[in-house]
Amino acid sequence: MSRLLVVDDDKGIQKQLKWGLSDYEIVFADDRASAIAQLRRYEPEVVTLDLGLPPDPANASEGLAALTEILSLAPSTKVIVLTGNTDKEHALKSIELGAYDFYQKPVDVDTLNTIIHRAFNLVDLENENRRLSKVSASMGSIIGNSPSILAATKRAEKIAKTEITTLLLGESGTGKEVFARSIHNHSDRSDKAFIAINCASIPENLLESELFGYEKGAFTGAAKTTKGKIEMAQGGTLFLDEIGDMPLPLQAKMLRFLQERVIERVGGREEISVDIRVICATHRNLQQMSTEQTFREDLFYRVSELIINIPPLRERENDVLLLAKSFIDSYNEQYNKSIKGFSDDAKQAMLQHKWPGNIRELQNKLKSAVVMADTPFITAEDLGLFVSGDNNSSELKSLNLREVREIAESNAIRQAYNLAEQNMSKTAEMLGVTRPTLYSLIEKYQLTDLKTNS
Ligand SMILES: Nc1ncnc2c1ncn2[C@@H]1O[C@H](COP(=O)(O)OP(=O)(O)OP(=O)(O)O)[C@@H](O)[C@H]1O
Repeated sequence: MSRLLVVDDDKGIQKQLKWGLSDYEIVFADDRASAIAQLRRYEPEVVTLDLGLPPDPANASEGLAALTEILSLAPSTKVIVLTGNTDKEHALKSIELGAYDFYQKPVDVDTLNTIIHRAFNLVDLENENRRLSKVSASMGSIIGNSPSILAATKRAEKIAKTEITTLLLGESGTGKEVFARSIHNHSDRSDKAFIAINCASIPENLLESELFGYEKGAFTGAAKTTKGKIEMAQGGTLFLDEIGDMPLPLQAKMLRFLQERVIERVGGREEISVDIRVICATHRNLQQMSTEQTFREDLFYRVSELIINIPPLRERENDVLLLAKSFIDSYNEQYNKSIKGFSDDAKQAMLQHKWPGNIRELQNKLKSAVVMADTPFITAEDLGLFVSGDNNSSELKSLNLREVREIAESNAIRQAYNLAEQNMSKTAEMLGVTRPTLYSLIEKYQLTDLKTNS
């Protein structure tokens, strides 16, 4: 049974709620100290809190202090604040401090029950979200549940235990290195080194010695024999990021290493055998580059025994919200903040934005929003994003009213569905229709992907 904490010093109201809210297991507290004690003991998910608590029942100071304390101890608690019927100022202050909702006295049990019921629904939804974001952790740190990311993770999972040389294709910031690390962590080499090198970030004349190492005296400044990244990865995995940026002369040496699994340090004559798994990544079109002869065709076939396409963030549906939530948790810890989540307009803006910089862009926007935000909920403005009223204007080319209406309706359904985090009841509620109507609209507009998730 869901547990509700009622914080109110009025015994009459306590009694009224005890009888009126029989769907819940109710615990009571009369003041701030006992509220905190009950919170620690029973961990209720929802709390109703009268702002006028002793020793200062005529003012809201104790109630607001209790609210702050509850939320700092258990930030996901949904607190419904009860205020006097003229006390709008404190009601709004409570929301600013992170209360879930407010309710103005006198108490009408049915109305209050509806608010409490909604709060518990939200708790369920959040728990479900947390559960889902954990489910997808089959490849460890890869957060996401969208079909496109699941397809990529599934491929990664299948090849993790093999020695197949894998090519990860995806835009910058999509998580190619995260995938490479996950593959390594799920392989039989996981207790050995994972060495990453970005071929684009090292000057051309240094890349060879970085990769292959060098013998003492091989060139001016080579004071002692030094191992390269390939040797450092011995027994483990070498991740060659931005392989498309590798200079052509070095590609020949790379091919030999991949085919024969031997290397020679720069300035050395000794052949060194290496046992390494290789994972490569690029945002470039290697096939086209090999047609244009800027990338060796034989090397392309060698590195792409298996290709995994890492989808851009804009094609991962709701994953942007899951990722955002998980980054908020870590930035809260890192910057000692207690941001609780996002306003609806922030969620909508994140779902609409095209994220050209992918997850790295999301991280940057969230980091500055967490640092700068003064309220518990990050808004679209904090993120430097804005919500466009018509994000599908390109589709609205038709002047046929029926078509325009149909497009607008399907867009609204999809948007509500994403905002409601794929919960059908909440989607229907947002759209102001019943669940059966929602289902028939989904059928009518053939929004089949929504149905398969429900
Ligand atoms: N699915 C994911 N779940 C959690 N964090 C992720 C995920 N994908 C990427 N990240 C994070 O996003 C950031 C960018 O990821 P990463 O460096 O792997 O991208 P990349 O595609 O290799 O980028 P580039 O091509 O620019 O090197 C990293 O901080 C990474 O931890």
